Amino acid sequence: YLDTKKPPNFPPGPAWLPVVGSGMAIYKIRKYLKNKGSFFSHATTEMAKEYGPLVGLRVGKDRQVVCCYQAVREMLFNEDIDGRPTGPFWEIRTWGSRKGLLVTDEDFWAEQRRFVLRHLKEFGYGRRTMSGLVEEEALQMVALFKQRIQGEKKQKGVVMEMNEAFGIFILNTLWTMLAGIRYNPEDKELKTLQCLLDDLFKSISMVGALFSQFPVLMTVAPEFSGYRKFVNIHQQIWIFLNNELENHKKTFKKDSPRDLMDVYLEMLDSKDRKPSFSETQLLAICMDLFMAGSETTSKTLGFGFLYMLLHPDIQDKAYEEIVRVIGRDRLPLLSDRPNMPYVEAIVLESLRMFMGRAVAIPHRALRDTKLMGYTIPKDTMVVANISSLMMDETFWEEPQEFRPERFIKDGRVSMPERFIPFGLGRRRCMGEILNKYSMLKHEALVLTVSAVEEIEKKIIYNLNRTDAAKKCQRFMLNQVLEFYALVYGTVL
Ligand code: HEM
Repeated sequence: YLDTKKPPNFPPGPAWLPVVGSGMAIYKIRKYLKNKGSFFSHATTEMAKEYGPLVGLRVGKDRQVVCCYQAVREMLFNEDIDGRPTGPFWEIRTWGSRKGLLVTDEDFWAEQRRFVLRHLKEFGYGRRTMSGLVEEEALQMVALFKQRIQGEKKQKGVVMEMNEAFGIFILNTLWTMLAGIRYNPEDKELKTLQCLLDDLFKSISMVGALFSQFPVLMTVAPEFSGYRKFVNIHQQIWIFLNNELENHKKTFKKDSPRDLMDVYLEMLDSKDRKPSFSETQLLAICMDLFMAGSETTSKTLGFGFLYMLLHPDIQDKAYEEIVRVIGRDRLPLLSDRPNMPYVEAIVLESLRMFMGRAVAIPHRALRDTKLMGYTIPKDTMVVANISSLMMDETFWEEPQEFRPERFIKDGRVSMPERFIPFGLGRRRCMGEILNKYSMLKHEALVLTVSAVEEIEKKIIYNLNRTDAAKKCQRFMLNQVLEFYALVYGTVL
């Protein structure tokens, strides 16, 4: 009975039933939206049409407020809502206490985030030197592509899975600064780890998992609720990262840090060491950057290539711009960026498509606060539905269509204020700068491969475009579906 009572002046939303809360209402909307895309973000955007930009929900033990449209900005700038949720889902990953950057909050998080960003910059993050790192990785990627193309030349064509083509190279850019490590794209251990991560994202969602909303399932149904898998995968990632840390400790020299891991180890050794610093926290930082950095960027690029496959005219325009600005004799440089608005617009449109299917990492109200006149009690989970902004029909013309031109005004790139794929405010994405550098570069480079090689004008050399496009579309949509696992569907 108490579970069905809404707090006073709580944002409107469907009724809260005993045990399942609003789960049934969400399930019904998702079923109704099935053909239009039934992600959690779509279902709550649909609810916002009925209840207004703030939708109040309960799922299992979680009291949630989903912010849509104009409420997203207000929420992200409200520092009272800068916390991260508490509970098993956010703690099991670091064996019982909240650690890392993604899921910590208040002074602990502020101190750690400041330290990581400051020292990553020392090793090139966000600086000119990072362009060199990205360039190096992109070249390695092109070399691998060429090798595959040449290996298959005798056959009719090459089919490449674009969404997994970038993972290791993107990770390497970050990992060079973090731990001075570059992985070989054929590295078996890393490949296994990426498969595990993929598997993990299939079974959880950013807003939780079955076992976190109904904690009793951890004991009575650990397999069914996904709890066992969650623990196992985190354990394996932890062991992998711990091995890297042990290697580092063996070669670490005080006063001559090679990367962020060394600087952190130096801090652990220092007499000024603050209580928030620990070896577990260092491993948790690595895990967060590893997770946050791998899936997001690869999937965004995957979307870009999927849509270019479906729209050869967009490929043609990109190709024309690349040949005009870069030519056929060299590879792109970051300094080419201002002269390549169309390729940049493709990246932005890919980001819009990706975040148009996603919810961001949930926040938590650190204290009782107000949002758009409603009361948000302390400890409520508050979710920014960025998708509602990315797919807003009242703002974007035909938002479901892939149209890079929407980001170009008078021949220049123009980003509307509501385009916030990396969030806003104090908790905005830490990878934003890296993403902007590497996605543009990787996209331009992949597009340039065809120019340099003069093999074929199109990026994807498939002879049967329609079949490949359909296969690719199905594959990508499945990936995203799985990535943001249908928790509410699973609940019921
Ligand atoms: C296409 C690529 C990416 C997108 C669209 C993206 C988007 C986001 C969003 C929406 C948030 C949540 C903001 C909030 O809670 O209000 C976030 C947080 C975060 N992102 Fe990214 N991200 C991307 C790639 C990356 C990469 C490559 C890194 C690695 C450096 C990264 C590191 C992080 C971290 C550490 C946070 C947590 C920040 C905090 O809680 O203080 N992200 N990202």
